[in-house]
Amino acid sequence: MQQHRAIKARFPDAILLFRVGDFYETFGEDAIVASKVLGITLTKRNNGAAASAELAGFPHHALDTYLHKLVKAGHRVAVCDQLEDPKTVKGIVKRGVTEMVTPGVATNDKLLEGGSNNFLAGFHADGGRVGLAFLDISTGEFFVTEGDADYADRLLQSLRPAEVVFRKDLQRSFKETFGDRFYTYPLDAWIFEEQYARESLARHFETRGLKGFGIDDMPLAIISAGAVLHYLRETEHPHLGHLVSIQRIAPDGHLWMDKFTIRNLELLGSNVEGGHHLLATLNNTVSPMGARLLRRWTVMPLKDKASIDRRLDLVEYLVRDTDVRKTFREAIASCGDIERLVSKLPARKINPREVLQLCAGLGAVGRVREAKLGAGGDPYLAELCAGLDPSPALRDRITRALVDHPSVQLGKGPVIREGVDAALDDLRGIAGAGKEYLLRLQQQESEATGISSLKVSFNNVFGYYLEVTNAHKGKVPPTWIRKQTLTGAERYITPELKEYEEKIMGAEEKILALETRLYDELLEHLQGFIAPLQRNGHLLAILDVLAGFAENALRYHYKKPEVHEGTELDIREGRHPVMERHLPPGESYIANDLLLDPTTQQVIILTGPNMSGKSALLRQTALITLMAHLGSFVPATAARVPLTDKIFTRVGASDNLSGGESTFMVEMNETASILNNLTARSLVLLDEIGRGTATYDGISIAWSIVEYLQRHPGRPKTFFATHYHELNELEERLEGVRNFHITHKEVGQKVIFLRKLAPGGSTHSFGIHVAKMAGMPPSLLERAEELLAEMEGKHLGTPVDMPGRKNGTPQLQLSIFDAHSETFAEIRRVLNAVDINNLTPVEALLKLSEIKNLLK
Ligand SMILES: Nc1ncnc2c1ncn2[C@@H]1O[C@H](COP(=O)(O)OP(=O)(O)OP(=O)(O)O)[C@@H](O)[C@H]1O
Repeated sequence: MQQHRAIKARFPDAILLFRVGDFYETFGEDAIVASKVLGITLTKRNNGAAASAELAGFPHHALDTYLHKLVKAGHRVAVCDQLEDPKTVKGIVKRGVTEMVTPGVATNDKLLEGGSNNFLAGFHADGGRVGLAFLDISTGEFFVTEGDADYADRLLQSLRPAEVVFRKDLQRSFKETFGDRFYTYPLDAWIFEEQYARESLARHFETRGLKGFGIDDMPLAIISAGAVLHYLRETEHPHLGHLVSIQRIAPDGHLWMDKFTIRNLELLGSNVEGGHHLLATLNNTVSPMGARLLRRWTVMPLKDKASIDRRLDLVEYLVRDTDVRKTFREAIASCGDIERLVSKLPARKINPREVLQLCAGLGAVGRVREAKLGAGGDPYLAELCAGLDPSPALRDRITRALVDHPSVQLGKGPVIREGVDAALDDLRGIAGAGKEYLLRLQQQESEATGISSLKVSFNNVFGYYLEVTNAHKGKVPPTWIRKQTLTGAERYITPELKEYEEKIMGAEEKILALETRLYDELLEHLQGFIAPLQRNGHLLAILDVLAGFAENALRYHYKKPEVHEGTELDIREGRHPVMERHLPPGESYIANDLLLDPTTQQVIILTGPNMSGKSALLRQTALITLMAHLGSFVPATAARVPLTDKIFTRVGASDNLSGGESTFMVEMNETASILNNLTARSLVLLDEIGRGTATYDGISIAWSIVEYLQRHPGRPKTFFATHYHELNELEERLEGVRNFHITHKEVGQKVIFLRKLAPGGSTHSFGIHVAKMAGMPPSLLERAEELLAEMEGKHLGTPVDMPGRKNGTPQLQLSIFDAHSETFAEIRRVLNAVDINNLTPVEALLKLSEIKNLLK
């Protein structure tokens, strides 16, 4: 208990799993938590004079399962092992923490998801700038970047680190800026010294400085990366040979989407629901490496034409060349998770079967590299294939060393192949012969004594023994020594049996020692191949994603988009990639053409009944643009997509927003961030902005937003879906603003959605119709119809007094500006009649009083 106390004192905020013999035990507070989380029994232990302590434990072989549960439940866990062999030590064995497991530094397969990275993030902020580092210890990927808080927020939201570490005093501001959905751990201030970070990174990568990684000018990113490395050491992760490089994420290197857009477009889905989202729709990868890469690509689309075209051309090639595509997919599927397997090498936590899996991976790499490319080939594909390294020598070394089907654990079956080591083969001969001898001995003794049921067996207490059932007890010769009495049988040993036992056991012990040594040598040899193996994994991941894109293109009739340097977005027969796959049976998705360009059609005002498909059309426009920037074909018959630097979407008054602000405030904040960040290459999608407040307010805001966008020097392409038909007025007033609506047909009382986009605005909303579909009480619906008719009647033909309106055309809809129109008309009449040049101050006061009276 003293030893436990001393170790626990070093890891006060972790649950300490304390190895005692075959068990991991927890004591005191830890035991209370562990028993709750793990559902194991809580007992009390009274060690003589020592005070009683709570105790809960589980067998050591169940560590993986229980560790997983504790970490998933949000606990930090310190695994404390016996560092000496209890057999060779007198007194208390030395113990120490061999691994600290937290959500961000998990390496255990049970804690990881194949399809997503498990990032540990380092965060640092100074003077309005923020540095971030993302490290996945289970794959060896290490990224750093620097930017402002908005940028950091977006990255945190899209890469979703499992844990974030930062300087203690930044805890509050981190929570305030980024919310409290992250698992965080504060560290001491001294760890965030730039010099310390530079030194520890340079020492780790064995370089003189950080220039080679292109991150030398990013002090905050360096500090964050240094903190991440420090945290790994602090949590007992000394084996980091697989972190061979650090990559810079260029802040302006990707198509920018704010976090609202990532959420609104349902790119990744939420962790909880799963559900339908773009990533799931695009993911046709056959390996976890590919799935992880696609996830990163999805939140970081390219914005440089050459790189996009490279991917698109390769996808096109793979669409054409079915043989190569099939070969790739089969080979990559057989690889397993190369990146995660390689990451187990430095700590030598890789088991013999996994080493064979790596070897099979090399075979697959060879098949991909050797695939016969069709006519013309593809330059990018040739480049990727040239980078693959099938390392035939390494493959050969592994196949020569390991048996075809090794056991997972050494000592539980053969691992090293026959012929590798003569001494090992001899020992196996002895052990094998010994076992055969025992069988013969059983037969001989059985014949000599006439005990037909005689059996030679083994247990851990007294080794090999002869077992005789009670019926034959009398026939046992006096030379046999009785060792144990059971209810139905007796167990004996003989000198001869013990002699052979020694030979067998001795041989088996030596076999284990030899196999362990040979296996270690193999692992040592493998350490030299970490970088090329990782590179293979990464290149196969790229091919996996692109071959998946090609497969999607064929299966779902996607077409190659033309990504161009101009500004015109022209989509022919576009579809919503996610929705079209989840329609009710019998329904098919209605495709639509769409054109946006800065001169003739910069802003589209889209109206249409509820449920007609406005949001779907808006989102599909964004998704098609985004997919093109990923290098994927798109759900359309043709698409000319301009290089886009930012996609903004904002959905009015959406729910599930938290943070204490009113939803309208959130909506306005988000819209403001859009309006302040626009360029000529931005695509703006606004869905019912302004609906979160009183109608007049809402329309006024929506109206002025459109004006602002139209006057913006960049003339950003904008698609604005709204129920405010008043906005249709803008078409007449502002150049480049066009009205469209989504068509429907009324048949009797019913509305049939045709879902085709057509020029011109629409006049009413069908809200009541939707309410009816939703099952509102009939009396309520009747009353709503009545009110609607009344209101429409009242305003029918009322001239609308819009600012700057050219003529007072009659308007069918209730308008904001006509509320007090009669009074205002009168006031205007009075004012127009005044001749200011000939007005005395007293007359002016009287006029003012007259006007005031009009308002009463
Ligand atoms: N082009 C289409 N083809 C087939 N079904 C469609 C299409 N567009 C939309 N839908 C279906 O109609 C439903 C409603 O679409 P959407 O949410 O886009 O309507 P909306 O006009 O934005 O409605 P509201 O104004 O009430 O928000 C979708 O969930 C989808 O099932």
